[in-house]
Amino acid sequence: MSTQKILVTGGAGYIGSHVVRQLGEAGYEVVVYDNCSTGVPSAVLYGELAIGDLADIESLYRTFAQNQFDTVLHFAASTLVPDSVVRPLDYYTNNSRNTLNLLRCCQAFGVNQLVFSSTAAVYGNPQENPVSESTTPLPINPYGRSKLMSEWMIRDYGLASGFRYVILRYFNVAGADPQMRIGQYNSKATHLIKVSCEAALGLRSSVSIFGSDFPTPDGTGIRDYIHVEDLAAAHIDALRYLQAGGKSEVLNCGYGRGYSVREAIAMVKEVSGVDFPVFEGERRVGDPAWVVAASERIRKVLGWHPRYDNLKAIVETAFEWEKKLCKL
Ligand SMILES: NC(=O)c1ccc[n+]([C@@H]2O[C@H](COP(=O)([O-])OP(=O)(O)OC[C@H]3O[C@@H](n4cnc5c(N)ncnc54)[C@H](O)[C@@H]3O)[C@@H](O)[C@H]2O)c1
Ligand SMILES: O=c1ccn([C@@H]2O[C@H](COP(=O)(O)OP(=O)(O)O[C@H]3O[C@H](CO)[C@@H](O)[C@H](O)[C@H]3O)[C@@H](O)[C@H]2O)c(=O)[nH]1
Repeated sequence: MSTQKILVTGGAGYIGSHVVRQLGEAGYEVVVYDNCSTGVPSAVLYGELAIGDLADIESLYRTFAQNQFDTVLHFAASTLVPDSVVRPLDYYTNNSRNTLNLLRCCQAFGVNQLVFSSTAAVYGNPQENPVSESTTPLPINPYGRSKLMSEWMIRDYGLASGFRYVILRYFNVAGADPQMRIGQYNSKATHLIKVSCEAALGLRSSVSIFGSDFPTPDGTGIRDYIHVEDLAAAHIDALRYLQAGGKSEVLNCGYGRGYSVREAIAMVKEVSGVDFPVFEGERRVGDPAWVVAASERIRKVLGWHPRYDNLKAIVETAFEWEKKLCKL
């Protein structure tokens, strides 16, 4: 058990709320700072929820002043690739500028440890898959660039001070708490597994495949889908690593194997037993063809042991959660 106080920005959101739950179960004291733009208060199962915006620097300072944080876990962000293509300046503001606000507070209050939610989108269209952390990032959409800018700020601040960090580059996160207490609430989320589950439940009429002419075996995009529970566990591992004095790291969070859009849709059909209509459409602007994680480093550095490395298990919890949401 630990009594250290952890600040979780974006802890009312999909991934943050799973991490907050695991932090609470591990005995950490948690303060969530969230504007609830896409997150929901009821998803925060442990600790205190401070409703506030990272853009509101005075409110953020107050939260730091009222608490003595040991470490910050920074999830709050705008997260959708296609949306970032349409609203790039909003992404640079919320993801890059607001991360700077947070780093300023860390500096002002002497908080010297951070776990940051980065993304596979920093790699763009990697020349080689699985893609390793030593690959030079080359993002191809504003979302990926806004996150890479945050990574650079974090690294530069770390180099100039005693600040240590773990940057976690998540691949495609899906699934829900196996006990169905929390999951992805945001009905505007456009993630493939979520929209496919919605189609299986009749909440949408069909699913479009965004491009079937990619240079991949079946022509559709390939992603490394990771269960949100395993990703949440990686944060607890990263936190313990920093608290034990570990040096700054950048780590991929994926399983190291990819599934195509067609394979992911087929799994939702198998799990749900529903043969919903699927149409082949145009490529979506900003989408890379193939992104799969090299995952050796996180296993070695953090001792991370995933428990749900199985597309069926991911889809089963995602589908159960969507069913539950229909009844809420
Ligand atoms: N879902 C994925 O597949 C995925 C993959 C890679 C990286 N990520 C990253 O993981 C993090 C969490 O993503 P998620 O899928 O849980 O998204 P989410 O939208 O569910 O969570 C984001 C949370 O941040 C809050 N928030 C947003 N802007 C804020 C602001 N200015 N001030 C305070 N709170 C704010 C939202 O209300 C929400 O609760 C993000 O940083 C995202 O970029 C997600
Ligand atoms: O209705 C849909 C939705 C998606 N896709 C395809 O499915 C794949 C996955 O797309 P999606 O689930 O929207 O995720 P990504 O665009 O890959 O982005 C997610 O995964 C990134 C990491 O790889 C994160 O950084 C982002 O925050 C997160 O939204 C892509 O090939 C899409 O083109 C479709 O064909 N039809």
